[in-house]
Amino acid sequence: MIRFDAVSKNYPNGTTAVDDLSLELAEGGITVLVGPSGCGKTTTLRMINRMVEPTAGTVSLRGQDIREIHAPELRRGIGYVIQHAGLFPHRTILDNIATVPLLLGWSRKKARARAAELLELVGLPAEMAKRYPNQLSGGQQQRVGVARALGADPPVLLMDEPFSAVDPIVRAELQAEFIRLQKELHKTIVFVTHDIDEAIKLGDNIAVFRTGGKLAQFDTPERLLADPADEFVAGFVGQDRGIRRLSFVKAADVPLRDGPVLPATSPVAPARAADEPWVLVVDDGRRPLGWAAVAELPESGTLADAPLAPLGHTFSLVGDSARAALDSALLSPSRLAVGVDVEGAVIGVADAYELSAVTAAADVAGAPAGDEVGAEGPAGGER
Ligand SMILES: Nc1ncnc2c1ncn2[C@@H]1O[C@H](COP(=O)(O)OP(=O)(O)OP(=O)(O)O)[C@@H](O)[C@H]1O
Repeated sequence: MIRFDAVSKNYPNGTTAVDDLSLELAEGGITVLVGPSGCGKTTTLRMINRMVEPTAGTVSLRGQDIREIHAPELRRGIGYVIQHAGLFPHRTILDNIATVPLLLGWSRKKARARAAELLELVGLPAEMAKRYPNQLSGGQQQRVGVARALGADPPVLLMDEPFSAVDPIVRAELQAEFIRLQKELHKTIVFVTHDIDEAIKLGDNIAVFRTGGKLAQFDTPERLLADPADEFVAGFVGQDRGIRRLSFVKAADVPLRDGPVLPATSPVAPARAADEPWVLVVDDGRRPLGWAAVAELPESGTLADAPLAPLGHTFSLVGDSARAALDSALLSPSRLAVGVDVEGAVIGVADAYELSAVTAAADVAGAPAGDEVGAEGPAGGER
């Protein structure tokens, strides 16, 4: 939908900000531009709304060369969000959000009604409408910035490091909110960040730039982690990409084995006979109660008499990722992850080594193992 064909931007001082970029950005998806400082991300973004004009090549929107579209008209269909929100300090929050609708000639009443709707959409309480920007926290201001960019319901949204100026906790909240919003709105979003974690969390596709304005790789997050194009990209995505890849594998694809799982009503003898250091004790509904260390089992009686070590946490076969499963294994006293169904009943167990087999399986298949899992759930938060 947005297309760059052999686009370059050279400045008169000799800087090449963007070098021969060809890229197609999917409609209705989030494309993240990521890379080190000065690699041309912002320049690329601004060439989409003609704040910067290319020196060579063509940028087109839905098949039309954007040079043929009058800049103000082009920008009406393109929301723009920047770091620090860039709100008007002397206008109320409601009037800030109503800015674009008013510019478009909407009546004040209609523009304000729309602004009130948007305030709610980005998760801010209605009473904030009358405040001024300096009476809001950085994270709240950033939400207002997003609401303002959505004012005229533009199909395209450009976002330049929108969450960089807030602390990590607020940032994670804004990211989760942004994923929720996009599920509702399906905008075509181009998002600039220098943070690869943010890129992997938010992007449907990621363009990694290297210094000199060159595109190093354009791929899905899964492919970027599984198969970085070169050493620069591998270094940029980080040493722990193997673990991060598990976020894209569904827990349902994890190979589990049955045992050692026994009900609390079981005598201790079968637990000893299992030839395992730990036995998972479950209730009548196969819900896990805790781990019994076989070396510490009583001489006789049932497993209900055995001291139990806490479970750590289980992972769900529905909705969790293999990364949640790995976490469950690493935090378990037995080093075994416990997979449960929607009722919380145990389906099976696996150790970290067995879990790692799922990425090997994905490599053999030559493709990622599925859609990103649990973007809003526990797995998504771990990336
Ligand atoms: N008006 C200008 N004149 C000369 N050089 C410029 C101009 N604007 C940007 N540049 C240079 O172009 C290169 C790319 O800049 P750009 O802002 O696109 O990088 P970026 O990847 O967004 O960086 P950052 O992450 O630091 O914001 C940089 O080397 C920058 O110094």
